Amino acid sequence: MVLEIRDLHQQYGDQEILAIPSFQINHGVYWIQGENGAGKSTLFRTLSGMLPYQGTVLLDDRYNLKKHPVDYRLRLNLGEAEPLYPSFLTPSDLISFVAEAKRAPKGQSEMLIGAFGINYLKTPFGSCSSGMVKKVSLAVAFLGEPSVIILDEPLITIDREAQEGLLSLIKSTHLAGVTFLLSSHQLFQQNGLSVTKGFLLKNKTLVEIARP
Ligand SMILES: Nc1ncnc2c1ncn2[C@@H]1O[C@H](COP(=O)(O)OP(=O)(O)OP(=O)(O)O)[C@@H](O)[C@H]1O
Repeated sequence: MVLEIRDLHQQYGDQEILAIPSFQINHGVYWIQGENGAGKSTLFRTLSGMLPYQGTVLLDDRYNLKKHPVDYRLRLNLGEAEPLYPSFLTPSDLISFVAEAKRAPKGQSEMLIGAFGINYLKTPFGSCSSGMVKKVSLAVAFLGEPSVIILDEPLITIDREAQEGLLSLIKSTHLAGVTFLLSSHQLFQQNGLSVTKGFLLKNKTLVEIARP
């Protein structure tokens, strides 16, 4: 299994948001749907090791998020729905920092900068539009050699050209062996991306959708 969840429980204070008894996926492109507030971002943050949780999360049958936090985080990347970075930081700073942390192969940063048309590398985030910030956050989500890339609402705020670039990058990266978990309120199929399976996050858990 590429990703496995067992008895995952997540809460904010007294409010339980997630209670997932079991979830397993192999290599593929998965679409996670759910109403506003269903818990998609909370699930993604939990799987990325950003929030404490109860239960077991296992990557590639061997990397347990709690027992192997560094190995796990090297192999799972998250692109947040509405990323926020310090206003003084530049795209160049962020890309260099993440490339080093994720042990990105030589030339990968330049390829991603080109793919997303990031021609504002030295413009501080404080002076970037939300779409400009989002494109950088998507580029850094591909850095390194991950097994899984999670993209939370990847299509929002970016223009048509960037959406097309992103979808073709998802397709080629998937063909190279990477599994994707994507959330979107828009239809991916309309954008020419074939989805392996769809899941609905409802009543705190994930249920497979017959026809995503
Ligand atoms: N930091 C937080 N502290 C307390 N409650 C939170 C926090 N973040 C989210 N919540 C609550 O957890 C629930 C799930 O929120 P989450 O952002 O995960 O949903 P979502 O499915 O991503 O929604 P959307 O589609 O609107 O982005 C909501 O009820 C929300 O109010």
